[in-house]
Amino acid sequence: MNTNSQHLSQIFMQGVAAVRPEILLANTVRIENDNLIVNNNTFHIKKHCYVVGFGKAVLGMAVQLEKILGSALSCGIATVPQDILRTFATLPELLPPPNTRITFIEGAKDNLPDLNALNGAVKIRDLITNVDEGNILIVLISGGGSALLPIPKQPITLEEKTALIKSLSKAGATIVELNTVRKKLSELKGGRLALLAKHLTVITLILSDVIDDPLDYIASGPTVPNSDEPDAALNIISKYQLLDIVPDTLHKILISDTDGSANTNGSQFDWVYNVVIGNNKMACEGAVEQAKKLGYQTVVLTRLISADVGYLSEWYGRLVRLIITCSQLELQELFQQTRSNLWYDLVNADEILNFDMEKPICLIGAGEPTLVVRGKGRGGRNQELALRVSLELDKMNITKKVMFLSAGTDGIDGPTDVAGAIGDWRLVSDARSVGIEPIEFISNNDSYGFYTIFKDGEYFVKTGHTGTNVMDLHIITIVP
Ligand SMILES: Nc1ncnc2c1ncn2[C@@H]1O[C@H](COP(=O)(O)OP(=O)(O)OP(=O)(O)O)[C@@H](O)[C@H]1O
Ligand SMILES: O=C(O)[C@H](O)CO
Repeated sequence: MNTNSQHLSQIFMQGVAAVRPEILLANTVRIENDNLIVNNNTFHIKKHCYVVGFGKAVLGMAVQLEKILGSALSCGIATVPQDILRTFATLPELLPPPNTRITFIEGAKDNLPDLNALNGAVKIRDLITNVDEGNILIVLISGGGSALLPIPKQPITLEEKTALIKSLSKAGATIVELNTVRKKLSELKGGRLALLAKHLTVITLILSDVIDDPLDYIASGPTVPNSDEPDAALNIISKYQLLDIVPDTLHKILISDTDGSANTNGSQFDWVYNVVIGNNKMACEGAVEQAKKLGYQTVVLTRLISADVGYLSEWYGRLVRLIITCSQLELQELFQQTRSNLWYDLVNADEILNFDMEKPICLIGAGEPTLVVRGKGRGGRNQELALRVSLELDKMNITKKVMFLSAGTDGIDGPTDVAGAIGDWRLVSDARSVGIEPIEFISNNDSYGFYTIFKDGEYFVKTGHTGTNVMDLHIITIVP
């Protein structure tokens, strides 16, 4: 690995380090005398604290919280991904102590709800209803929480609900659309968990894996008032032409105006304090800090990336071309257009134009692009983006060293064992010189296959499971 790719990996790893769950918890929560302090809010502990949690990063959050609460913690239940305890055997800081008071229930293999997750969700519901008034309930939430908290409304079965969500996902529904449907069909999502805990003080600590941190959609917002229109879920299913596969029982619930028990009607929950403890803004800040340490002039482009991977690779290619050719007006125009059509937080082009082009530059983007898989190959959206950006760079006759890293902060890109991959200005010509044609791999969505044979996998970003998740990071470096 050359120095430039080492730099990219170091910048990425520092981004991930900035959102490690145990650090975020320690920065947010502390105990002082009989008080629980969350950020600057003080909650008097009259009796005890109870903990429930669900999500891919909840293990590390819960372990740290137990350390912080000490004897103030009575007990807790958390649903965490299948096999996570075995996977993190090498990360002792994320593992519970032998005498833990929190029961960890593994489930939702491949991010799909299953009986284990359902049993865990039922235990969480029972714990909440059995805790006496005057206690504090701390709810830990991170991405993947929806699949780990499945209690379908009666008489919907878990299989029926899962089949519908799977079909919507395959048809290209966004996470906001999926979670709108989940909220309509669930006993705990869409604020209903909070309604069950009305007799308690509820503090929800959230690690966001949804673009722009909409609290009511992260893990389907179990402690956030639900302001969806009653027919929102039905309209989404109809948009994807899936009404035909919906069983009658489920259809009845979809068309109901209220669910009879817990239509939250946008009302405020004054017994609940929801707080985002980590998001991709923090990961960007960690990455910026490292890039600056390594001597790069650095800027965060946007943290709201949501475009299709094909479109995005062309956008990044155009961006690099305009920077390298110092095309001031075109760059300003591109940024203005993109800000109004796509990512409202896109940085001002002048920040980049003010850089000294004779010195190294680092640009950081964050979010979660989309990709419709049509080929039969293996890959992930990060690996495919890195390869597609390399193809864009190949089209320009560049003399500067341009490198691009794309990787998921959870360490896993799609159904593969890597976090993502690196691309660069000469990757395509290097590949072609040894008889490998990148376009063939892209056509078959086989980016993993490409990176496996190209330079023996040297351009993979391999981290293993990181124990956190704030979507993807993209890092571009331009070195004169
Ligand atoms: N062959 C492939 N090539 C490129 N991308 C793929 C391929 N197969 C699956 N994907 C992508 O992988 C993603 C699905 O993987 P997964 O369920 O791990 O989701 P994720 O978004 O990475 O997870 P999370 O949101 O929890 O971080 C989708 O974005 C899908 O488009
Ligand atoms: O669990 C979920 O709903 C997704 O990861 C978004 O938070």
